[in-house]
Amino acid sequence: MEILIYDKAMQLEGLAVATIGVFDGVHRGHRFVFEQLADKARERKLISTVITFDRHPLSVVCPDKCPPLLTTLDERLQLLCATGVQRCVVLPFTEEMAGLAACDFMLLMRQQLGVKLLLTGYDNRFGHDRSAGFSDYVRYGQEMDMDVEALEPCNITEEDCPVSSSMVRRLLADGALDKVHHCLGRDYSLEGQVVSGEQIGMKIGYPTANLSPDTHKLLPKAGVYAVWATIGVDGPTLPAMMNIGHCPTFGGRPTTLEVHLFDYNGNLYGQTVRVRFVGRLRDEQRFADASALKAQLAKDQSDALQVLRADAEAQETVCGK
Ligand SMILES: Cc1cc2nc3c(=O)[nH]c(=O)nc-3n(C[C@H](O)[C@H](O)[C@H](O)COP(=O)(O)O)c2cc1C
Ligand SMILES: Nc1ncnc2c1ncn2[C@@H]1O[C@H](COP(=O)(O)OP(=O)(O)O)[C@@H](O)[C@H]1O
Repeated sequence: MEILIYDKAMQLEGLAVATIGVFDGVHRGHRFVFEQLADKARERKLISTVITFDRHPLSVVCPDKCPPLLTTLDERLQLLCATGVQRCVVLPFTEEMAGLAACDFMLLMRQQLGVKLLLTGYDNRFGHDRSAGFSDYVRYGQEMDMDVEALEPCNITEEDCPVSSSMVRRLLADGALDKVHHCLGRDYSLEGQVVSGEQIGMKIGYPTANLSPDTHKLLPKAGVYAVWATIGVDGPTLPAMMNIGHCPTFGGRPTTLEVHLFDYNGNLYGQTVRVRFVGRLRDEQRFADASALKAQLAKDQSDALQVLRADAEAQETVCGK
């Protein structure tokens, strides 16, 4: 996939079929859209193009209402790459961009990005003038030689509702990992730099890498999780358990993300670790003392291993098909 960062002088070659959105999470509903994009691209011999923003528009337009995000820009681009989309244009979402009316925005797409066909949902709205809707876009399109067609509604549902980024955010806040997996078509994951903590973990026999993820990234519900942990960009992936919480046993702290990797004994400070959330084991608890916590951690380890073994077996079954 060709990734292009928009600038005012941009003049792309070739004619495109495009769709526009944040696509936070690149969930199954989004991928259904990209399939339609690919079909149209083949049918009309156009370049399949996703137009997205470098940040969530709400972070500029109304920061108080901007939700924590399922994916960073890097994660979104990587996931988009895997969909087979040919081109992705990333628009820096500035105040100026936010001020563009839908018609001006369409003109930009037509003149600079070569968009000949725009695919949009009936209820999708873009541009400063939120009053404009699908029939207006069709009319504007006619004036600038751009076809505008409606996307088929999302056919992937969870509890009879179409999958959406906000639904996945709610499910993560509830710790409902199975449903999250269903909506995303994969496990939720996050990456963080390993920073130093209070040096208690090593003393109780469970060293934990304290992760510092992107500040916009959504954290799943507080509690203890079975995770796969990958060290660095292409380091090993190891079974692990993770706590998201406040460590009430040791007096409480601001939210920390701590991961203990099984069968590992090395220095992770300064490295990045990516965790893939496979199962939620329990809520965080306050224990009477460190040895009571330690006993629980031993049980967590065996519970986590059971969940991760089942996950590995399920993967093998899928891959072996
Ligand atoms: C899998 C796991 C589960 C944990 N569960 C709890 C818990 O229920 N209650 C709690 O107070 N701390 C819990 N902790 C956090 C430990 O208190 C924490 O790892 C310890 O304080 C070490 O902190 P440090 O890395 O800053 O030294 C858990 C840690 C892990 C890795
Ligand atoms: N199995 C392991 N899982 C996680 N971290 C480990 C492991 N073995 C060694 N480490 C190292 O130990 C550090 C954590 O030790 P800990 O005493 O919990 O200190 P801190 O409070 O700074 O996190 C990690 O950042 C990592 O560098």
